[in-house]
Amino acid sequence: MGSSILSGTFISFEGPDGAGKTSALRAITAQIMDGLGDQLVITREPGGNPISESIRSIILDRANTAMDYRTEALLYAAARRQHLAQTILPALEADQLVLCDRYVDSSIAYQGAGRQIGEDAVAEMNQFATDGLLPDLTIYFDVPAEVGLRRIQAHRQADQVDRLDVEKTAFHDRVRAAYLRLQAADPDRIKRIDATQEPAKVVEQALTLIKQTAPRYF
Ligand SMILES: Nc1ncnc2c1ncn2[C@@H]1O[C@H](COP(=O)(O)OP(=O)(O)OP(=O)(O)O)[C@@H](O)[C@H]1O
Ligand SMILES: Cc1cn([C@H]2C[C@H](O)[C@@H](COP(=O)(O)O)O2)c(=O)[nH]c1=O
Repeated sequence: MGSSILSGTFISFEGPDGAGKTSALRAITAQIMDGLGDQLVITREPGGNPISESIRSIILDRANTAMDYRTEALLYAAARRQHLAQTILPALEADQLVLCDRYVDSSIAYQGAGRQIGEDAVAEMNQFATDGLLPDLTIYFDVPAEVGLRRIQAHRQADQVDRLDVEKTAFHDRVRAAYLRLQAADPDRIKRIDATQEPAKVVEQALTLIKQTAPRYF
């Protein structure tokens, strides 16, 4: 990853659609932002900067039914590269705490397993995009696919449901199974939370993991 010193801490939030990552990230931000001030960087994938947000709009647009699965995987990786270069690396060099809604594990789970283009192939492509940079901690919000999808159907406006949300349950089952495999393969980095619990409990457990990984910010 070059010769720069990445003294900050990088934490990603992962899980199937509707697992509650974004809600938990919002609640955690509200609890810690006053104490951390500009040491805290909240960001998301795909997105986090204007170029990556433009790529996000293309990927998630429900009108793009013709998108090839490898094109989709390459676009996620391109958005990630730009996000890393423009947002994550500068923050880590500046000693900040980065909390990111999704990162490379999403591509392995969704494109590798969900789209069935191969978890190893997607991991390899992302090795190029990320130069091997992995989070210090990944919090995996685990819910059965049908629970997440039910939450989305219950709470989201029809125009907020994206191209991936509308995939069938079998797709989301493969995504969840891949996340569980990733967690089992790298339990030191990826910590699982039972995200079927009530929101306050999920938030408390996620915040505890963050404080254990990055105690110097608290
Ligand atoms: N622990 C929970 N129990 C019940 N409902 C929840 C819980 N956490 C979040 N929700 C609700 O589920 C819905 C999806 O939550 P959220 O948008 O945070 O999920 P997400 O993991 O970010 O999903 P996506 O990846 O699809 O954006 C929201 O309406 C939210 O209020
Ligand atoms: C980073 C990334 C994301 N996805 C999918 C997962 C979700 O369905 C959407 C992003 O929407 P969110 O509401 O912001 O979670 O994109 C993916 O398939 N591959 C990826 O690498």
